This record gives sequence, C-alpha cells and structure tokens, in this order.
Amino acid sequence: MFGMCQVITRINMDSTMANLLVGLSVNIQRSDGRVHPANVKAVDATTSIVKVEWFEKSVCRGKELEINELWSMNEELFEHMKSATAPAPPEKKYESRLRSSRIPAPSNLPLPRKSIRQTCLFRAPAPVSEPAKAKQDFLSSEYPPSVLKASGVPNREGKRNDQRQSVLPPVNEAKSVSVTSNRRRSVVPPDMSKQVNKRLSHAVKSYDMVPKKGKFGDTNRPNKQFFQMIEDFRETLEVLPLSPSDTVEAHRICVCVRKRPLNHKEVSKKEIDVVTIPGNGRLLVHEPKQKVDLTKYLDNQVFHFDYSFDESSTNDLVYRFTAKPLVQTIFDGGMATCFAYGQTGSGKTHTMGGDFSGKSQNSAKGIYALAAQDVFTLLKQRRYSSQDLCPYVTFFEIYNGKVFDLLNKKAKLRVLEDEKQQVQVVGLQEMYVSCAEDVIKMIEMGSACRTSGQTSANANSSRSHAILQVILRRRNQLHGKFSLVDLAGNERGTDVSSNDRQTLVETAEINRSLLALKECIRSLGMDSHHIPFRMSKLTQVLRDSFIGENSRTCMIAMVSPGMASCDYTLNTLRYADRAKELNGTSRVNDADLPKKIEIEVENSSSEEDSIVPMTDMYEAISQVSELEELVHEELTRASDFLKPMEMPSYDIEAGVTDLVDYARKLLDTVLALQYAIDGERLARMTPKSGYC
Ligand SMILES: Nc1ncnc2c1ncn2[C@@H]1O[C@H](COP(=O)(O)OP(=O)(O)OP(=O)(O)O)[C@@H](O)[C@H]1O
Repeated sequence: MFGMCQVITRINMDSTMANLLVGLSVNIQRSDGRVHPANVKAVDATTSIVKVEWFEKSVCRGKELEINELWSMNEELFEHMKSATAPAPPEKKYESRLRSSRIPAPSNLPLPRKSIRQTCLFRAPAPVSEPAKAKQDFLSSEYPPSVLKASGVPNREGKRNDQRQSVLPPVNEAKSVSVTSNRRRSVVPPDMSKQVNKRLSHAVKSYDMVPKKGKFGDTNRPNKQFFQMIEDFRETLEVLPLSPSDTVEAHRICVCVRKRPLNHKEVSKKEIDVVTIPGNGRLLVHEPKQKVDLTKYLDNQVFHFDYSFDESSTNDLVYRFTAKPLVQTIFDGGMATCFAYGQTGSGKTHTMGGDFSGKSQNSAKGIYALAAQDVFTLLKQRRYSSQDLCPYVTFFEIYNGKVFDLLNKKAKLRVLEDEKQQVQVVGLQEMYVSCAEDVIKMIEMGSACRTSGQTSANANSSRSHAILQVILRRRNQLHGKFSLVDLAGNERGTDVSSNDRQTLVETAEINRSLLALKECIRSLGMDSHHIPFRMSKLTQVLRDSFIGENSRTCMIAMVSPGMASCDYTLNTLRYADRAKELNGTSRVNDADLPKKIEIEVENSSSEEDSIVPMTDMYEAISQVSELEELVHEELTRASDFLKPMEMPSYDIEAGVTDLVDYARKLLDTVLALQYAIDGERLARMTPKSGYC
C-alpha cells in the first residue's frame, strides 16, 4: 500500500510538487460532509498546509486543510503528480502501483474525480521543468473532452451530468471554473478550450462583476472565523425574498423589519454582516459569541415579523407593504400611524424622508411622499371627489419633550388636553395642500430645520421624533389622520459622542418616549381600556392613533447589519417583537414559543449577559419587560395545564393577573430608578460642565 505518511513526507520535502499543486482543482470535503471541487491557491511546503478557494453564490470562499486530508480526497491526483514529478525512485514495494497509475485508462476514470478532470482543463502554464512537462503531458493526454462531458463539468445551463448535482449550485461552480479558464487558456488543448469557452462564456462575464474577496483574498478581515461560520450557515438557508407581486395582508397592527446594506464605513472596516433575511417575515441574527474555553460559536436567533425586507429592498417595496395599506383608513374616517423605529443610523430617515444621494435627500422617494401621492390619487377617485374632503399637512418635531412646528420657523408649541380628553397641539400650523408636490416641498422645508446631532453611528443623527400628518377634513371637521413618524434613534447614553448634560437629557427623554410608545402599542394590541398615553409627549400627541375602533398602526423596525451593531439590532428586534406578539392578528406560531424561550434562557445565562453594567437602566428596562412577557406566557401555559385538574379557574386567572401586575410594578420601579439615576448623573455633571 502507498501509505499516506510517505506521500505527505514527500510533498513536505518537495517544493516542486507543492508548486505544481497550486492552481489545480481538487476535491475537498466541507465540515458538513459535502464534497465539491476547489482550486488550490497556496501550499506551504514546510507546514503541509494547503489553501483552497471556490465560489459559492458569487462569493469566493476559502479553507485551509492539511495535505493528508487533501490526499485522502484526491488520492489519484497525488499519485499522478508523484509520478509526473519523477521523484527519486520510491521504495520498491510501491513501484508497480506508481507505474500503473501513470497511464490510467479514461474509461475507468471514477466519476467523483471531478478535480482531475478540471485539472486537466485548467492546469498551470507549461513550465520549463521536466517534472511539470511530464504532468502536463499526463493531464492533456489522459482526459479528452468526452470524458469531461460524461463526468460532470457544468454544461451551458449550469447543469451537471453526473449524480452529484447537489454538491454546489452549478452556476457558482461554473464561475469558479471560469476564473481559471480565463487565466490558463493557453495550455488547454484547442478542442477542449473551445468547448469550455462556449460553456462558460456567460460565467466569465458574471465573474468580472463579482468583487474578488474571500478568505484568502481578504486575509486581513477581522473575525474571519465568524464570517466563515455565517457564510456556511447562510448556505443552508432557502431564501424567498419579498416581491412586489406578493399579497399584502391587512393588519390592525403590522410590525415589519428592514435591514439596510453595510455602509461605506462598515465596508472599509470589513465589518461582518450578521443579519440574514430569508424572507417570509423571518429575520436571523447570527450573534457571534465565545465560550469560556475561547471556542467561537454563533447564537443564531430567529425573529418572525409580518414582513421582513432585505438590504436590496427599495423604499417603494417597503411602502407597498407597510404604509400604503393604511392610506385607505383615513378615507374611511380612521386614524393611521406608521412609525420608523431603530438604532441611530439604521435607515429611519432614509425610509421615511427619502433616499440620500450624498448629503441631499430625494424627498419624493420616502414613505412620507409616497403616502401623500396615494392620498391625492384616492382624492381624485369619483367616490371621494364628491365627499368634499380637504387635505392638510402638519409637520412638527418633539425634542426633549417639547413640540416645535417645523412648518412655522420651529415655533415652540404647547400640548393641552381639553375636558373631553382631546389632545390639542396649540398653534400648530395646518397647511392646505393641493397636490403631492406641495407636500414634498413641505417635507423638504421641515426636514431642513429638524434637530440633529452627532452619534457614534450617524454623523447627522436625528435627535427628535419627526411627525408628518396628512389630515383630511370635511367642512372643517376632522375626517381622518395619517401620522407618519420618524422616531429619534434608540441609542443609549453611552452611544452619543458628546457626553454632556444636554445630550444625556436628550437621550433619557428619547428612551422614555420610546418605552411609552411600546406600552401604548401593546395596550392597543390587547384592546386594553387603559392606554398609558400620558407617559410621554410623543404618545400624548398621538393619542388619537391609539384609540377608536378604526385605528391602524404599522411599525417598521430598522436594523443595521454590522457585527458592531449586533446588540442594538437585538434590542430593536425585541422591542418590535414585543409589540407584535401581543397583536392577535399576527401572533407568532405557538410552535415557535418554546424555542424562543429556550434562546432567551440560554442568553441570560451566558457570560456576556452577566457583564452588562448594572447601572445601564435601559437594558434593565428591556429585560424586565421581556421577563414580564415570559412570566405571562409561562403562566398561561401552566393555567392550560392545570385546568383539567379541576382547580377553580378563577384562582388560576387571579394568580396570573397578580403576577403580571407584580411584573408591571417591577417595571415601574425600574423606570423610577432610571429617572433617579438620570437625575443623579445630571446633578453630578452640573458643576463640572458649568450648567446651573
Ligand atoms: N436601505 C438603505 N439603503 C441604502 N442606504 C441606506 C439605507 N438605509 C440607510 N441608508 C444610509 O444610512 C445612513 C443613515 O441613515 P439614516 O439617516 O436614515 O438613519 P437614521 O436611522 O434616520 O439615523 P438617526 O436616528 O441617527 O437619524 C444614510 O446615509 C442613509 O443613506
């Protein structure tokens, strides 16, 4: 037998053979057991480590493996190479084997040896050395095109001819081959070259458009192990992106998520994209984690929403499934509200206000303008044109708990509640608009004076909640109102670059109002009689949206895809998830619940969680809210379990209610603590920063 160790030793010792391996196509086995071809990029003769690359879904992937592992998958190749390099005579007992392997009959070629067939096509340019010449002769003489065709090189349609079709998507393999074919065409025998060029010409073109990246083309990538794990995970997913032809479902509360692409800064830092949108409302966060023994692993967390939009989704597509279905509501005399929620820099203003090209914003391409266009389209329809409906627009911001009119030189306004509990923003200018262009002009005017600041994630961060309302009035009476809200970023105090008193106050206020908003949406979803809208100015001015039979709400949670934003992304998703789960119409499958709880429990016991600073009240609030929900779910389950035991159901329900009340009180306590800590932090800062 030709022992593995001897082969390795020979290759270790023989740099000529190592050089010959470079550029060859070999079979490799992946960690999940799949076998497929790859190209050898480099061989370290001293460590016997071989670096291979291949293409999958237009991305160049790579792997390092020991030469004996490679040998076990490509035994014949090594034997041929061994003979081709005409090494020093081997020990006698191997002689006959080597001799016979020099000229294998093509008809006996085992089908899985794709690597050898591809090697035959795309081997390295003819070297002057004798051993390489021997190898070239061997390769070009042994495998004619007929063998190639019979044994699985991709055909024009990218389909394979052998039984191993599922190893890799054919088009990717074709790309992988095409790269080599481009570089090494000179040594391919003319008939073969023609055939291959025909098969792969389309793949060559598409390869040119694909940036050359990959494990070994991009060795400086930080966290490349995580990158690789995420890529491996993605390969196993079936992706069904949302398309404009998909059905739009009616929801009273619709909660969606939108992932933005990695931005220039993130790309230049080689940030890893840790968010995957497989479609069908699902979103996956691949949270990179490390065990105590330093083993790296991914905590893949699944979230389900009504819709999930990937990084290639346009504002038009997002609008179609989110705000567009709400336009009808205001014609039916109802209140509609659409929120953009998310971490700073995650794309809220881009979605609501319009795409940015450089610093200028295309206001006609945001949800504000798209909704206004649809309002005017409906107003022109015969059934509404006779109804005497007049459209008006207001645009204001809430900054630090104060309301400013963005269409009236940022005049400061007061919010008052009349005896009928109607909330009035006193002095807010309602501008009559006659066409969508009028609205776009107002969006531009108002956006220009919106309060912004600088955060670690966004140089031009909106520090206020901006609310654009399209109001329909009939004979001066309110008929319907569509509030489109671009919320301030949900960052924590530590994320803002200027850590002064004003910024702290801002951040505390933003988080307070976001918490209040969540509670109001939850109450709406539960059809609760008590809507805690007085908790913040934001919820106070939106009170109309949370009451009444005919009110509909949509929340678009924006997430940044980078690994550095992973914690914030999870916070955003939990916030959105919480709003959604209590909504009867879009409750997640019960089958998903145990899994979700399991994930939460696993997370809460992880090392990372235990090092969250105890003073970070925003984290604490969110954790207590989640706990409250889990307690409720668990108790409901327990109550279902206990019912057949004929315990008085009143006792069980009362017990559940008591516990939920207790959790709520706990939440209130945490809130109070938050204010106390904010106050304390501000008081401590006052002498230092000179504020009185
Ligand atoms: N879907 C997207 N496609 C392309 N670029 C996007 C997308 N979403 C956001 N961006 C870009 O990301 C940057 C930050 O976006 P944007 O200002 O909308 O974030 P934000 O969530 O409103 O942040 P803040 O809360 O700080 O105001 C902008 O330059 C924007 O053009």
